[in-house]
Amino acid sequence: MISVFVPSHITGFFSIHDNPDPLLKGSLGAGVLLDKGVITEIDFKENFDLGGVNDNDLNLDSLNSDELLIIINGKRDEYNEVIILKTIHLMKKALDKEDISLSGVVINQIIQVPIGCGFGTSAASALGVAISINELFDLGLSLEECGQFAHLAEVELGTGLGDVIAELSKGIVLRTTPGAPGYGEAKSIVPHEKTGFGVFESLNADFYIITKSLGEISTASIISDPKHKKLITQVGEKTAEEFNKKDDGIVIGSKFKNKFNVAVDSEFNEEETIKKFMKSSLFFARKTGLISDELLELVHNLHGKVIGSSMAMLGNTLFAIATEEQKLKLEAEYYGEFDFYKLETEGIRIIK
Ligand SMILES: Nc1ncnc2c1ncn2[C@@H]1O[C@H](COP(=O)(O)OP(=O)(O)O)[C@@H](O)[C@H]1O
Ligand SMILES: CC(C)(COP(=O)(O)O)[C@@H](O)C(=O)O
Repeated sequence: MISVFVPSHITGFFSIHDNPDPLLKGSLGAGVLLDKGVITEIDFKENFDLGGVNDNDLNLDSLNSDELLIIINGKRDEYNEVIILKTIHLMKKALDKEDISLSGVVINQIIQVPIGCGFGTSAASALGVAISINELFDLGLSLEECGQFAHLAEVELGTGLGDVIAELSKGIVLRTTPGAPGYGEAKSIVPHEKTGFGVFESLNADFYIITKSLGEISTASIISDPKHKKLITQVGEKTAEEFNKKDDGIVIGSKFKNKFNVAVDSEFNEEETIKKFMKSSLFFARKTGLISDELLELVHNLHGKVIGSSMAMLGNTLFAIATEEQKLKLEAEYYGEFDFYKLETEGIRIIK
């Protein structure tokens, strides 16, 4: 069996960049990767242990039929399988070329975070499907090419713009050119890009993401609405400009060389960068009017207890980033009220 883990991605701020070519259409902005996301398992039915799947929809007929079987969180899920079917449809040419059919295949997805709440689960689902099919059938596609199918599925359904390219990265991700992987550009700003000499390898990446989801927001309804689109892009571009400014002494991913001729950022400070990212995210959430009063109250309550907090784009979800010490205190104070994740620093994992 092939198993693929794709981290979830919470966007803090973004701007929308249209293009007639869907591979170039996308968003700019910044977000954070979590150590929980979507696990996609794939194999042929005869090799698959469906013992743990206990659902009325999965009757003997569907188990005995030769059709592709998609299971999401232990059951059939016609709504959430749309992104999976879209990705497979887009891969049809690549599959037909090798004379490959998906009949008799099982795709089992475990979605570890809330769906539709701004965690980029649709992108993680699409990416997991493209990568796992590529692995199972040895299609020889690169991760970037798999990402292009996932990006196209997202853009066509209106479920996301920049999550796919971000989910191929690590830590806190800044998107600098819009588009699919291989067309757009994104860089990991925390933990800091490593130099060839591994200078930053030991930098502290013990940061935690704290969330509370109050409900879903339909991403498609916001990003296809002209009024929202205009405001999001105006505010998103202004936010990114401020975020990238260096006059506050906070270095975001730039480099200079030290006396040993090794590229380092002596001024670079992970916690300050996170603080700036969260401040920018809250500015964006407020100025676009996307954040509800309920979420603002939570932001207010967490003030001083975390590095910063804001709204997950696009879901009715609060997200905060905290140090280990802050996280331990919060766990004790708000027992059971929040979900806790670690900042994802490894990225996508494929287990064969
Ligand atoms: N217009 C739609 N039609 C069908 N399914 C949709 C549609 N929009 C979203 N979905 C499904 O809902 C899920 C969540 O999508 P999305 O709103 O992008 O959430 P998230 O914020 O978690 O990325 C996906 O699995 C996707 O397949
Ligand atoms: C914010 C969003 C447009 C949607 O994110 P989600 O609702 O999590 O699918 C994202 O894809 C981005 O471009 O930053």
